[in-house]
Amino acid sequence: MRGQVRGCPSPIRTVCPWPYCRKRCSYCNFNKYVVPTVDEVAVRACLVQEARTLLRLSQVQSVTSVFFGGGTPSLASPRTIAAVLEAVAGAAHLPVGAEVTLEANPSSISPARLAGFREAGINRSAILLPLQSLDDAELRLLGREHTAAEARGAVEAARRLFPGRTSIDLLFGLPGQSQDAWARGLAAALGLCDDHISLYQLTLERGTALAAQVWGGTLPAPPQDLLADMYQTARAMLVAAGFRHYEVSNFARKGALSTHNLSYWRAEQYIGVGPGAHGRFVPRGEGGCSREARVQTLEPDAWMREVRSQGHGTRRRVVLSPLEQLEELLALGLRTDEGVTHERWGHFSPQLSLQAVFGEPGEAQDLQQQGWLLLDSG
Ligand SMILES: C[S@@+](CC[C@H](N)C(=O)[O-])C[C@H]1O[C@@H](n2cnc3c(N)ncnc32)[C@H](O)[C@@H]1O
Ligand code: SF4
Repeated sequence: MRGQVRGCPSPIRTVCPWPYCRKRCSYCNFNKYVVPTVDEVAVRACLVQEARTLLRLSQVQSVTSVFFGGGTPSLASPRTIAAVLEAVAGAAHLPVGAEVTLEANPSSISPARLAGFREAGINRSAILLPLQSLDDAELRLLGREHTAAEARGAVEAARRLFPGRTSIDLLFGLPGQSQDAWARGLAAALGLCDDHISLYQLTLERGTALAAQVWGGTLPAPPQDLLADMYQTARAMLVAAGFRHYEVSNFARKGALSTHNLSYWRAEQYIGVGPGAHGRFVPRGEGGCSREARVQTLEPDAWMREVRSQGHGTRRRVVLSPLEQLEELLALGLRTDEGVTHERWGHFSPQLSLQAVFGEPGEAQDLQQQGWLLLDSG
């Protein structure tokens, strides 16, 4: 692939994981730690320091969204959330309308804590509630700490405080789950939800208790055809309820799309602050001129030592080649209903157009003839 490839211009997004959980869910292999106590003052100071350092390195003027993800950021105190937001707003412009999202586990939010998070700055934002299911037996299988009734209460409380800005996560394809049970669960969730739903097929992750049970034969593996039917059923039910299927796993109505997540799929720049966070940006503050993939140190204590000694805990940084950047742009953009626009492609590949790459005879044109790929003026 020839042609010069550039990183996207600013603004930038910020993602900030809180790596601690109270308990391990049986299906999850995220970077998370279950520890007796967390020195929150120390973690907070390091998050603030790293956010300042990385924003300085990126040299962007404006931050358009902030996402506090998991582990379980709703276990952090509102003070920590406020401190990170202040650090971001001190280092770059954080507009009043910026999307500021907190992923909140239903077992660690009371209406009072939710109000505290709103006070801290989550007020212009979204609350994301991983319910997974509204069935107590399914929640037990997943090792979730909360019951279905607690999940319902959490959504109702979040909707009162963040009307139109509350999203729920649902999981399908659980071992033993039937098509009927899934459709009933989804109908119940539709009666409860706000205007955004993320729908994830359960991935059996190596090293998790659930995967061991399925692979060991104690629990049934869901058949592929059933999984496909569940997805199609969900898509039909959500579209009938007025949702736009705007990304493979995401549905929104009344325009309540997650602009933060859209920025990943559009291959925009983002910095990752905190243990295990991922980022993609051009480190202009260090004289960089190419987009880099960066990953912060996974283990929280090691990460804190690095932040204290060098201002950030970046463990791995890789300059993305022009081809890698275009591959990411395509793989992510084709997850969305807007696809990859000519304009966006042009940011990364000013000399070689989409038409030049996909309009020629070959595999891509075969896919267009079979109806799998569409190349149009948009
Ligand atoms: C890591 S959780 C963070 C939120 C919070 N810790 C909680 O679980 O309530 C974020 C989302 O990742 C998804 N997730 C985690 N492990 C998954 C898996 N093995 N398969 C599919 N989705 C998964 C879940 O749907 C969850 O809603
Ligand atoms: S699903 Fe959420 S609460 Fe459960 S272990 Fe993973 S990050 Fe922690």
